[in-house]
Amino acid sequence: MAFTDITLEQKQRALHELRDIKTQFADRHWFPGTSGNLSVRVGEYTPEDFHFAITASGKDKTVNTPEDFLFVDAAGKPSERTGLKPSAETLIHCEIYRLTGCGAIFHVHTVFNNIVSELFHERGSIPVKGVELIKAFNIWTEDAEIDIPIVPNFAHIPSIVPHVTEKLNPQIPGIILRNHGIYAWGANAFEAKRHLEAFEFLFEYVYRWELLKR
Ligand SMILES: CSC[C@@H](O)[C@@H](O)C(=O)COP(=O)(O)O
Ligand SMILES: [Zn+2]
Repeated sequence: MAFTDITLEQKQRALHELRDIKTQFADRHWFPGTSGNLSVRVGEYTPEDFHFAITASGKDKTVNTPEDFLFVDAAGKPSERTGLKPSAETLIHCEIYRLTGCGAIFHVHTVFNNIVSELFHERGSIPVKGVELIKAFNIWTEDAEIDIPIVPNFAHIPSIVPHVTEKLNPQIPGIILRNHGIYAWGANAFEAKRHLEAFEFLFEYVYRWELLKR
């Protein structure tokens, strides 16, 4: 679909949601050292053709400015003329939208998500069993056990993308880059936030449990 077919109201709603989430996550110190990126999809979707608003690269995400976001297409290219550079990790967002058709994707670096990814990278996933917050992923099985996929981290972002393609599990709305951070997504910003908060709770739980066992 052409970017011009998306209404101004839809675009403004996406930008408003992103600003709101960015402010809330900044209050939690979830953007240390300019890390992290956020996106919200707008308009109609097919796996090959969609647009989303994403944070501009390298900004201090703890402050709000008129130059925090831009719109890009399914190839990660700006949807309209702009001097802003999309997040360096835009291609990972593109791939998650292509694979899942979700409506929002949030990426943060935390000490807990980094440490647990390092602890379990040889296994290729982080196992979590029987914790109530697994229900935040809409998994209601008694004593559910989930595996949160871990993919390798490379400085060259396009090299990460095939690993996301291979490891993404549609039942689990998140994937961790080893010693880098989590990508969590959902049908909309509300759901993606719920998922991200649940993942971070589980990572802290796993971290503390591993410590207690040793
Ligand atoms: C400055 S450390 C973090 C970056 O390398 C990257 O991983 C990140 O999350 C933010 O990159 P950005 O290009 O601002 O979206
Ligand atoms: Zn990152």
